[in-house]
This record gives sequence, structure tokens and C-alpha cells, in this order.
Amino acid sequence: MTDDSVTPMMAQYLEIKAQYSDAILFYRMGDFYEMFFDDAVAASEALDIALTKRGFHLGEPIPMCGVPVVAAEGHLLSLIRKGFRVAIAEQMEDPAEAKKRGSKSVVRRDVVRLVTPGTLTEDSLLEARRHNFLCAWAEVRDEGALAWTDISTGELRVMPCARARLAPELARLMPREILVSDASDTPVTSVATDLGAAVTEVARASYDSAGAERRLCALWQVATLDAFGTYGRAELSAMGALVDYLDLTQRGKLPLLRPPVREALGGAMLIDAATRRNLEITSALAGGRAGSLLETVDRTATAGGARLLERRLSAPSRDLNVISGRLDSVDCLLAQSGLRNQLREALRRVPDMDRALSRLALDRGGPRDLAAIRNGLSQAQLIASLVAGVDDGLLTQAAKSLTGNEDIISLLDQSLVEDPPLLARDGGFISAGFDPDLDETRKLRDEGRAVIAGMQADYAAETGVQSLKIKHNNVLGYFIEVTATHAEKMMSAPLNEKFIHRQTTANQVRFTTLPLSELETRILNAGNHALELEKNHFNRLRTAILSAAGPIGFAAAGLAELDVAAAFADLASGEGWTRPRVDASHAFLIEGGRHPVVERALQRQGAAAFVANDCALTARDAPAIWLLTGPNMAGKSTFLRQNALIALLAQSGSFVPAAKAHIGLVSQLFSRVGASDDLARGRSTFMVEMVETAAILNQADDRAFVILDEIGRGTATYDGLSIAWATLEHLHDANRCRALFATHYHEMTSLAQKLPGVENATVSVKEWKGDVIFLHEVRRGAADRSYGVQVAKLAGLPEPVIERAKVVLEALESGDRDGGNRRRTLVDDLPLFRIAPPVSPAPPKESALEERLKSVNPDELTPMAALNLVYELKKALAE
Ligand SMILES: Nc1ncnc2c1ncn2[C@@H]1O[C@H](COP(=O)(O)OP(=O)(O)OP(=O)(O)O)[C@@H](O)[C@H]1O
Repeated sequence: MTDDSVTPMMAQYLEIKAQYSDAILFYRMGDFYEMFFDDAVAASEALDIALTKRGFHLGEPIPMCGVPVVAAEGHLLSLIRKGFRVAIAEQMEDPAEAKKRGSKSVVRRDVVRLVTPGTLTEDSLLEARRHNFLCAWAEVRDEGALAWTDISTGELRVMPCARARLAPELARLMPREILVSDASDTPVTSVATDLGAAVTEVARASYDSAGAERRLCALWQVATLDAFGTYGRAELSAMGALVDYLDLTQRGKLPLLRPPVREALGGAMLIDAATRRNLEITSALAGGRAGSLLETVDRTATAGGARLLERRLSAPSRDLNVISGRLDSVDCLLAQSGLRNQLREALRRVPDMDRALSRLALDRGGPRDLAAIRNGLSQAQLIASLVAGVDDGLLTQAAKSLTGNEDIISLLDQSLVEDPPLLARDGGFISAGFDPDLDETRKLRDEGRAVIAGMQADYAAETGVQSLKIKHNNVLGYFIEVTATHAEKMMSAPLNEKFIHRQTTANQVRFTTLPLSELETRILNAGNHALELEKNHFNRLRTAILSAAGPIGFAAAGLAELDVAAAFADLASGEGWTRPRVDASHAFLIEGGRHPVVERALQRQGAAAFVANDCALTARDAPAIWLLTGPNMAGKSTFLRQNALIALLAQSGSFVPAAKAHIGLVSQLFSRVGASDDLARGRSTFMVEMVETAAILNQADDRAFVILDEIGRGTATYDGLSIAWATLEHLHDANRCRALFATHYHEMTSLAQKLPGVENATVSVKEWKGDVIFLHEVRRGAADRSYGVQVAKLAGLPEPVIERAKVVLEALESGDRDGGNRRRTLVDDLPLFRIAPPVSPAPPKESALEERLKSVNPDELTPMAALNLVYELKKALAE
């Protein structure tokens, strides 16, 4: 049957859908969220669920699919991960209400939330140990600003950010979603693709800075924003766009945003996206946390601590006071191992208060979030008393924020049961004794249940049906059930006067009685009333918590601070790390430095111990560059990276994997590896290498620390060498920074004589019976050769290829020595492309004939024996 008319429900669906055309609409129908039309096609494919049809629209069947409400979160996550946005339309009234308006009327529905990658709050949709940032970038008259928030914790930050700085800042924050104005040409698409972030265009009006100021004042209920600092037009515009977007996606229920914190320009070490990727700071090149620096050093005990650690490593400080303050607190907890262990033990029981608070603010919280606040705050009190006597500025300051919430703790202590259920609608979370009314109602409800048990026994005795049961379901409510065998007895006199038949199923017959229905009404009323009372308590407790949101937020921040300090101290103690000296000099002196991630990997594999190495870029207030040559696989890249990571850890406030470290403040960190592919962005290998090198040469100042690994290797030898050569000269003469430069162009080692700030260093190996043995020791001086062929042999290249390579290498090297003549001869001689080159053939094994001949002495042969020998040899030859 086809029907061209639009049903009232479909009309409602289409009306809502028209407002959310860029999202998949989850349309609530009873216990399901249904999707229709293109949404259904896309979602069924993305979620791998059945696509069905329901009714007709304009003569065509309507594609449909659905997910049960109870399982919706998992499906939501899958859709968000696959880049969709989801609008959730709920039923806003009871179907019975709608019926009152007429039999054809449709239940009122409305979108209660637009779920996007940057606006998640559910624990199941978030990674506990990672932030989930939503960013907005604004530009007003050439002045740029970036604002970002994590609505799951309420943090809001803003900073001036020129166009050129946008990509590196986004790489630091790794946001899930970036807002841009639909009227601007913000250059974020390529960096967003790299970071896996969604880019959302919002209307230009959201960015209006005057409107933004009004919105922000209303949000924090202040007359002017002056109390939070003075903000430029672009900063206001970016923050305003964030708030406007939250208003849109949360449908008016704004999350609990804390007042903004301005991040000072220049407060953090500048690290661009390529360097972050390359040093695998917070995620490994293979993707994910495993194998990253963050994973290796993370010993935090709480989710809040883990998120703070990620922020620290993503933005090491450039402020000497901040750095030494953080190192002091690590030192303090390192020295007091007893206190540290107690502290870490106590921290392990701290729940994620930030996220609980945020869910409560958005009215998406449950009784467990109340319990999280209660447990978190009481743990905070205990921790405050633990660190009370500690003599350290940062720790004392953090401890101060942990107390002062006694009222809310005692309220929650009295009102909440120990282990409450997830959902408020399940009830049973308010303690007995807290509210006499509630206790009374519960008693009524529970007694009713006891009366039912008694009633069942009475009816069984009265009817003589021992298996008679009183049961409950949502359709019939309470009913008496007997098996079909007793049906006749129950339905004939005298029992049928009392037992009223309700339903017959395949095997059972169901009845009710007048007293049972009366009791049911009483139980039901009491149960509903108890739930109602509990819900009211929930709302009161929620309001009480939200009005203390400021101090609770401070306590959570204090706990995170203590957690990171204790975690760094634990790491230093467990791994034997030392306190770095960080000062205003230009020194870079590392003794016995190690690469934390490689060292851990070697330990896990049970391989030989990591070889510690020194690095001394000694020149003062002048460029200091080590040109590192050495065989493949010797450990050059590892050495380069370990020094960059030591600087990064030191300025993050951590001890470092070295026997001793003296680091003059590093302002910028750059790391590049020659010729890494970037096919996703459609750039050739060499192009990427050059773009990245250009960024360093144009930006590095004299406080930068640069590591360059085989720059120039992505092109022809002489072009590569020339580029590497000129790059090193530029770093030395123009950038005048500290740098480690690894290369296989041994020709460059002569630069050490020409440039005063350049020194040669090499990673030593031993040669033994034609093979190389890696010692992984870095020492001054230049390498004599690359041992590439030997390494290729270790890698299992076929023997003829290795042999041929040796010949070619020898020819090339001696060719270089006599002005290229040999090289030309080699090219003329060709057989570079012959498959099986007749190269230094192995001496053939002696044949049987040869052996036989060797064994005879002609002088001792008789003529007859000689003749016999000739016959013998002829025969052997024939065989
Ligand atoms: N200091 C060290 N102690 C022990 N093992 C090390 C050390 N440095 C490196 N290694 C080991 O050697 C391997 C190769 O190191 P790395 O990649 O740094 O060499 P490389 O000289 O840069 O090689 P290539 O020139 O081929 O890129 C590492 O994966 C690691 O297992």
C-alpha cells in the first residue's frame, strides 16, 4: 500500500530534522531511538545494524533503523568517532498526556542535546586520563585569539594567537573539535586532519565580540569581565563563540564553566606539530598512548593528575620560577618516601570530581556523581592532613585548597548511602534516617511487599494449590498465577467468586482479588512517593554541590597538583632520575643521559642495558652544535631524541633520566627527521622535509634547541649534502642555537674546523670478522665510515647483493680519491643491473678428478699404471 500523505508523526520528525540537517537525528520512540531516511542509511552502515522500512513518504518506503535507549551510549560513541554529530530528540511528555489532546495527536518531542566530539561528558564516551578540548579561533582586525574548554571539567582558557601560531597551539592541545567562523578562511583544515579533530563552521554572529562580552557576563553573573582580567576583542570573540556553541549543543543548559584563565604568550616552550609527532610526546607515531613519553613517565594515581601531566608535558614551562618550584616539590616528596607512599595510596581512592561536577551541572549526573564528590572531598581532607607539615611552597599551596568543604561533606555523609546506584530514578540512594518522611513511605512500601508474601501463603492454603504465586509485571501489575492444570478449579465455584480471571497464557492462568488490587495501589503509591522524595533530595544535594562548585574545583586542582608531584617523585626514585639544574645560561650539559622510552623497551625485551651517554654543548652565549656521524643503527636518532626529551622533562618539572643535567632555559624545541612520508597531505617526501627545515631556520632563536636527523637524505646525494651543509651553517651563523645534527654525509665533518661552534661526535662500533658490533657509545670525533653494507648484511640482504655492494662501494670510494675516474669506469663497466653479477666468485670446490690427479705422483707411476689412470679418469669424466 502506498500513501502519499504525511502522518502527523512524520511531519513532526521532518520539522525537527530540518533544524538539525548536519546531524543524525536520534528520534525517541518508547524504548528506542529511531532514525529515518538518509540518517538511517548512514547510521545502519556506520553501526552495522539492520536497515528496515517503515511506512511510505511521497510514495517511497521510508528507510529506518533504531538503537535501544539502554544501549545508546555505545552507538553514540561509534557515530561520534566516525565523524558524525548526533541530535537527540526526546519525548517531552507522557504518551497519555498526548492522548488527552485527541487520539491522533503526537507526543511532543524536542532536541535536548546535540552531541559533537568536543562536547562529550559521559564517562563512557571520554578517556578518563585525557582532556577533551573544544577550541575556537577568532580574528578581529588582524589580531588572533584561541579559546578552549573541556566541558567535562569546566576548564576555560584563552590566549592571543596569531594565524602563524595556530597550528602549533592546536597541536599542543589536540582538541577534538575546532570552531571556525563561516565567514573567515581559517587555515585549520590540514592541521585538523592531522590531529583527527572535527572542524565545525559556526555562524559569524557567534563571533560577534560585543555580543560575546554580554554572553560571558551573563554566564558568570557579573556586570563586567574586569574581575577576570582585561581581554582583547579577539579573545572575547573566541570565548563568545565557544559559549554560544555550548548553548546551542546543550540546548540552553550551560556547563559549569569556570572563569577564564589567560595563558601568557611565551609562558610555555614552543613545540610545533612535527616536533611533537616526532618526539612522540603524548602519542606514539603508530598512534595511541602506548610507546609515547607520556605513557612511559605516567605514574599518576588519579584521572585528574593524569590530565594535568599530559598538559605539563605538552607545554613545558619557560619560567624559571615555575620550573624550580615544581622541581622543589618533587625533591621534597622524593626525600620523604614514607609520606609519598601514604599520599599516593590516599590519592588512589580519589574519584574524578571534575567530571562528576560537570555532569551534575549539565543535569546529566546521578547519585554516583554525588558520591564521587563526597568521597573526593573527604579524601582531600585526609590528604590535607597528611601534607600539613610539609615545607614546600607548591605542596602547601595545593594542600590549602583541599579543606574548607566540611559542610558539604557532612551533608553528603548524612544523606547518601555508601554505594549508591547509577541512576536517580532507581531510588535507594538516600540513607535511612536522613528524612523521616521518606523512611515512613519506604516502610509502607516494604511492608506491602511483606503482606503480599503472607497473602500468597494464605491463598495457596485456601485454594490447595501449593504452587500458587503472586507475581508482578508492568502490564498487569500484581497478579496471582497458577499453572493451567489448576485453571478449572480456580474458575469454578466457590473460588471463582473471589479470584477474578485476568489472563490465560500457554501454561499459566492469572487472577486478581480485590484485596490484592487495593494493596497494589498502596504499594505503588508508596513506592512512587518514595522515589519522588528521593528525587527532590537529589536535586537539593545537586544544588548544594553546584553552589560550592568553585571550592570543589580548587580541591580537584590541588589533588591533581599533588598527584603529579608525587608521581614525578615516584618515577625519579624508581628509575634513578636526577634533578636537573635549569637556569638562564645557554648550557646544555648532560652526563649519563638515557632515552626513557627506548630504555624501558629494552628492559621489557630483556635486552642488553641501555648505554648512557654524555652531551656537552658547551659554548657559552654562542652557537653550540654537535655534528653526529656514525654507522646506521648505532643509536644516533636515539641520542638526539633523548637530549630533546631531557630538556622537555626538565622544563615540565620532572627529574630527568641522566646522572647530571645542566640546562640553560630552552625556549623552542625543534625536531626533524629527513624524508618522512606525508602522502596523506599529498606532499612528496622531500618537500615535507624541506618545508619543515625551513620552519626551523626561519623561527629558531638563540635559546632554541634543535635536533636534525639526516636532513637532506630525501634527494640526490650532492643536493642533499649541499642542503645539509648550508642548513648547518645557517643554524650556526644566523640562528645561533644549540643543535644536534646527525648525518651520513661524512664530508660535513670538515665543518668543525671552519665553524667555531661546531664539534664532531660519533657513535662508536667495533668491527669483528667483517661484522659490526654496536657499542652505542657517543664520543668526540668523526666516524670513519657508515658501515651501511654491514648493517644491510645483518638485515638479511642476499649474499650476492652484499658482495656486489662492497665492490661498488670500494669503486665509489676510490673513485672519489682519484677524481671520479674510477666511478666513471664503474658506470661504463655497467653490470649494475645484471641480476647475478659475477662478483668475487667463491673459489670453486675441487672436483673428484682434480682430487684424484693431485693424489698421484707421475714419477712413481709405471707405464701400465699411467694407462690405467687415463682410463679411470676418462670413465670418471663420463659419469
Ligand atoms: N644508548 C643505547 N643503548 C642501547 N641500545 C641503544 C642505544 N641507542 C640505540 N640503541 C638501540 O639501537 C637501535 C637503533 O638506534 P637508532 O635508530 O638511534 O640508530 P641510528 O644510528 O639513528 O640508525 P640510522 O642511521 O639507521 O637511522 C635502537 O632501536 C635501540 O634498540
